[in-house]
Amino acid sequence: MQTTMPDIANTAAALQTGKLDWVGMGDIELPFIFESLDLAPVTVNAKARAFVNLHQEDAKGIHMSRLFLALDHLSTEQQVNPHTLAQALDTFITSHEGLSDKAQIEFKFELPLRRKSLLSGKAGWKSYPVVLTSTINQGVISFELSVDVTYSSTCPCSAALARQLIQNAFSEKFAQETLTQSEVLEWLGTTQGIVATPHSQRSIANVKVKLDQNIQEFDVVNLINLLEDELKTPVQAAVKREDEQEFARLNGQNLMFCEDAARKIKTTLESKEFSDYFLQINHYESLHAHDAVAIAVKGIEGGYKA
Ligand SMILES: Nc1nc2c(ncn2[C@@H]2O[C@H](COP(=O)(O)OP(=O)(O)OP(=O)(O)O)[C@@H](O)[C@H]2O)c(=O)[nH]1
Repeated sequence: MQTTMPDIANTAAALQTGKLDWVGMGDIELPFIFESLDLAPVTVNAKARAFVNLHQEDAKGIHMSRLFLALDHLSTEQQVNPHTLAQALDTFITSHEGLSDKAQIEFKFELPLRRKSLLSGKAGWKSYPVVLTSTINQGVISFELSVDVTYSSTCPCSAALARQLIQNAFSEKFAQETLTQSEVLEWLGTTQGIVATPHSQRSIANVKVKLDQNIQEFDVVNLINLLEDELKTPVQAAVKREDEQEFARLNGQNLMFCEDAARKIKTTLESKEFSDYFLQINHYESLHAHDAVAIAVKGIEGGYKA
């Protein structure tokens, strides 16, 4: 009876030789405890991708189980922060001595955050899609953080056209009359008075930033806050009528095309001195069946491409 098991990855000849940029696994189910500044450690259900390069041209393959078990250790024995991710990447490399000198771990998950209502003092949960990518390349670690922020955008063109209709309706109705303040006040409170409303749409800002390689902590909450504060109209969790009215006011005072949203966020990211960034604004139009999209990058050599 054979007692030793064949070990194809170590002993078989490659069908064809050649270097490969990334080899590994995708869609790994991986719950873990995530640590980030201003956030109590939180369990998230991530989907992970784990890779090493294969730079030894005639090796049959990498050792998938070693990557999988290093991630499992991160999930069950540790909390995820820059330090433990660096350890996991180091394990990827040391367990593939002679085969690989690059490794990458990508986590995709939803981060639940408590969000306050605009005026009523209530709060509720809101989930933010996050992608955290950690890479080691010949001993140098880099981190990249991507978040999606959902907000409402009201079309400035539509708002101007609606105002014109309101003015036209007003001049038709009261052509010859001298009006009292209370008559105008009452008329403004009717559907005939505000005869048109501008369209607005649910919109998503996807922002990706390169983090300093020496960071001690991730800071997802403050990145999200930065973007929401700039956009002014993030979608809300708990909403009472006073919150809804305030949301309507904020929408009316922050009319924006996708270009406006993109320029606001670009200016904010520039002010924070990220070494690189990518942003994509998607306005899921209610006027059209297609979307309005704007993209910008920092524009550094070798950096993100638009
Ligand atoms: N390299 C590689 N492995 C694969 C692939 N698909 C499935 N596997 C399996 O991944 C399993 C784990 O591989 P290894 O990490 O080499 O497992 P092992 O030999 O038990 O572990 P070590 O003793 O640490 O080398 C093997 O059973 C492979 O068959 C693939 O496309 N490439």
